Amino acid sequence: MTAPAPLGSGHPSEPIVQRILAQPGVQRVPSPKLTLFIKRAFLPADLCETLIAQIDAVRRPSTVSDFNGDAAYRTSETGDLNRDDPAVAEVEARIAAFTGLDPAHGEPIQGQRYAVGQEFKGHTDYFEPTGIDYHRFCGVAGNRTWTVMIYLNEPEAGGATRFKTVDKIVQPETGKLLAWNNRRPDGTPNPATIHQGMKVRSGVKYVITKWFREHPWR
Ligand SMILES: O=C(O)CCC(=O)C(=O)O
Ligand SMILES: [Fe+2]
Repeated sequence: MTAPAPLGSGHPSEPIVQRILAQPGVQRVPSPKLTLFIKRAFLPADLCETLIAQIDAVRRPSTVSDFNGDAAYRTSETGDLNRDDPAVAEVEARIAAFTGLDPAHGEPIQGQRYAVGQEFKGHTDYFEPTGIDYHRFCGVAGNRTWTVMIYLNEPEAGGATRFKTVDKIVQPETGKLLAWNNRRPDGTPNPATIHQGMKVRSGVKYVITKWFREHPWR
């Protein structure tokens, strides 16, 4: 079977939504405000372990854009994954096949590691068009469109991802995927996508995130 043609940046979103829904075991979080999907066991545990080792090899303190004065806003560590690595290429291919989103519109996959007490407070993944950092981060590729996030392990306690506008809390589980559309039907950023990585209470948490853009990435 040949893979269907990629569906670009994901706007309009209906072809992406239909593609995701056509796959087995996908749950759609019911909400008129937010398009959010969950798929358990999207990645096998051995691939997750390989990615964790790669994140550990390069991790550094995470950063934020449009700094709001709260130095404890995002206390995790971040590690960029090398897209030439075979395990990373495998994940890229699986995400492209699952979503139909064009890999050319994707940022490199980022890993995040949260130790006990670390978190990422409420935020949106798109950049505020009125923010001071907008041109720096979005001048070439445009704003973020879809987010695909995958948990690589399960902390012993805490570390859930909370979408407060739709009252949804997702528990980390090895290999579980979340995918959501950061835009509204008219193409403007959707504030209902606000979410937070809650504090890890025991153990450690690893996730990877893949963000797609309006235009090709470099
Ligand atoms: O760690 C989480 O649960 C959320 C991570 C996140 O929202 C992000 O990296 O943008
Ligand atoms: Fe986020």
